[in-house]
Amino acid sequence: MSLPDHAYAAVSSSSPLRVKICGVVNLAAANAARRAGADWIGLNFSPPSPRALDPPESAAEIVAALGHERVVGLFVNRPVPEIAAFAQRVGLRLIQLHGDETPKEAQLLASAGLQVIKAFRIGDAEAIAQARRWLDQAHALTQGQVPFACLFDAFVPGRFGGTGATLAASLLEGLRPMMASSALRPILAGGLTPENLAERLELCPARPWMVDVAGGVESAPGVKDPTRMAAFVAAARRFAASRFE
Ligand SMILES: O=C(O)c1ccccc1NCC(=O)[C@H](O)[C@H](O)COP(=O)(O)O
Repeated sequence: MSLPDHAYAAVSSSSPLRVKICGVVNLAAANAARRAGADWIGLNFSPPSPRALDPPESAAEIVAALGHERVVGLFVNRPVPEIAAFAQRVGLRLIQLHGDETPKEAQLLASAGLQVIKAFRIGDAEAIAQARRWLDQAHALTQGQVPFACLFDAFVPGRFGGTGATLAASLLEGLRPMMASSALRPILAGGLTPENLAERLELCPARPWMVDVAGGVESAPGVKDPTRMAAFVAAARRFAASRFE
């Protein structure tokens, strides 16, 4: 089974390049990310990460302050009922699955009223083929409704994300059909910084719908730097203005 035709529509060149700042650890950092111009902020609920929200329930005040349309809750291999109940409790609507979750699990979360972003860690051509299969299955289960967006991150053995590693140019090329799909809402992640963003985007075979950063806008692991966040958003806006508008 292949992706539905509409999934391969060309990315519109008139919409802006959105920015997600991931791994914000408190309300002050969330507000700083918003002031810097981030479209989405990510809250990490994967405790081994230095970016995990502590306590997790503090998500409620961040969602209330920023609005559920701007806040993404990130989970790694948590049971569906746990994610759904937690999201309901703190008001989250956008969920990022950053582990080995199945299309069926994504479908169940969507049935619970959540918008699912699926992250794929891409280390080789087989990982690209697996991502395609995952998307085909999810689309077949949900008539193309799930996932809401998909995120392409680097693969580092033994780690799930926030690694600072970048995707090799050859792998970006292999992602071309998915990166060129507006319906998939492709998000580019992995080792992005204010300094390298334009260069990384130049290597992309098509413009992503959004760019995502965690470590590249920090002064230390888990500590977001307002100046670096603003510089990252400015770099994204500059690139979009010069290339796409
Ligand atoms: O950021 C983390 O520490 C993390 C830990 C476990 C799973 C996912 C994690 N982050 C997910 C993200 O969306 C990051 O923004 C993405 O991996 C890119 O991170 P970075 O290379 O540091 O920009």
